[in-house]
Amino acid sequence: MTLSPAEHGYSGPVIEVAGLVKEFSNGTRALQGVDLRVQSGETVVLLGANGSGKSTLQKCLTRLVAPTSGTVRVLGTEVTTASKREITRLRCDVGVVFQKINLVRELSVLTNVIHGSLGRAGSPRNWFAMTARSEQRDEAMEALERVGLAHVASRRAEQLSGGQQQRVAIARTLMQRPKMILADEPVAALDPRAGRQVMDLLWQVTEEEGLTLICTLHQLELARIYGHRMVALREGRVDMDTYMHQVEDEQLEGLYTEEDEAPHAQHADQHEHPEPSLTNLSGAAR
Ligand SMILES: Nc1ncnc2c1ncn2[C@@H]1O[C@H](COP(=O)(O)OP(=O)(O)OP(=O)(O)O)[C@@H](O)[C@H]1O
Repeated sequence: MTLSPAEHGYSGPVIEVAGLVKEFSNGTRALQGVDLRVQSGETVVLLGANGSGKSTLQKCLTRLVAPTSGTVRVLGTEVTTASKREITRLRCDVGVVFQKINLVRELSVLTNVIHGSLGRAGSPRNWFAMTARSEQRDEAMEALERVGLAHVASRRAEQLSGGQQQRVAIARTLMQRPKMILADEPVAALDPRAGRQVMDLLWQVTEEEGLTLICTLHQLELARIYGHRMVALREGRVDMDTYMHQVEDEQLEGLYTEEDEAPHAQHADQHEHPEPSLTNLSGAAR
């Protein structure tokens, strides 16, 4: 099932970033004028060398990092000017999956997954009332079934492998009932097989739920398989923004070379990609 932007409760692109600059207090300009528009249901892989600004860009989308200038609009919320309450609401709609898997190690897998509903409860008091209800547990078990881990629901999180823990983190994100998922190097700490399993799962749940996925990856072979569109950053600027199947291997590898050594880059403002739509998502990975 794929929800249209209108069904999500907003219209237009799910992400609209214009002229985004982030300068940290130590003077580092991590983002130097980023423009980005993402349509509902797109799978965008963010690429670029270490320090090119990928994490900072993702964090600006929910104001975990406050932009210095420019505008950021996500799921209909003007992130740069939103109140704290609006930001809290936005963060409930945006699931995040990080390289560092922050499960509560001593708690059961099931309890960790139930924690995913904390944001939508509105307050800890409501949440405790919700968790007492059996529907909450049933929903968490369903989420665990979707990630293939219902059989370890009662185990402590610390007893699982890294790949299994990342799948539990995805189940926890599903409990949030997100409209979008931001994944920052979700498989960086996993072996190739576990990494593929986690990426398969992320791809599958975003496809089934009609979610938008923005995923940072360093593994180019995975980017090729799972990315429908790629956005590459270089020194805080968008260096390429194109459909993955239109990118040559040489161009991908060039993202990790010095600027003057790189093959001709496709700049977002020179590149005309067709307005992404759900019908043209089927050609590439999804
Ligand atoms: N809190 C901070 N304070 C100062 N500088 C920062 C901060 N966070 C990031 N930076 C700097 O901003 C630049 C972009 O960092 P960012 O983490 O966004 O890059 P990245 O592309 O995600 O890198 P990586 O692939 O290594 O994760 C880097 O020069 C980094 O050192």
